Amino acid sequence: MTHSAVNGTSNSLDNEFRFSSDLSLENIRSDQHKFCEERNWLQFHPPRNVLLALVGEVGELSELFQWRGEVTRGLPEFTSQEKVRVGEELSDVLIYLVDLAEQCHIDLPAVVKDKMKKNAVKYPVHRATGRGDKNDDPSAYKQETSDIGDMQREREEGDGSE
Ligand SMILES: Nc1ccn([C@H]2C[C@H](O)[C@@H](COP(=O)(O)OP(=O)(O)OP(=O)(O)O)O2)c(=O)n1
Repeated sequence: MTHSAVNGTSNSLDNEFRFSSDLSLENIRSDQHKFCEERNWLQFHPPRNVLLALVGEVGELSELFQWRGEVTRGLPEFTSQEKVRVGEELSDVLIYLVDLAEQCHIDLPAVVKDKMKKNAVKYPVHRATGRGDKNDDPSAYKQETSDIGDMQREREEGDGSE
């Protein structure tokens, strides 16, 4: 697909965007754990509290987008200050998400990898291309090995890694 069905922007432009750092989820987990430990705040971070904090930050992120109508990829409609706020709220969401995973003893990087493999099986390229609807057909899960192979091949062709 060369153009987004939603706002008409070119996907090839999206492909130029990269993160500048390879900060790992484990880095975030250990730094956040230390941040709480140093303040004797672990007592305030059982799973339910952290989940509510996460939802609160998702709300703060949503406030930045509300009543604007659809916005363009890269947020050219936002002022630089508003874009800084988006980055800060995204950070709060990620920090609390990682914290929640720790509080639940969920190995987040491992389950994310696994979930992305399942997504590729559920939405195989040959069936899902150009379709934005949810796949509620469980039989799609039965094609596991060939579709995971497809995804890995595509990734290797895309950036030469793995
Ligand atoms: N009990 C707390 C309080 C804060 N934080 C950390 C994680 C978040 O990244 C950030 C959240 O801080 P605030 O609650 O002050 O929220 P904001 O930074 O969004 O400020 P504001 O709500 O004023 O916009 O600080 C935390 O881990 N545990």
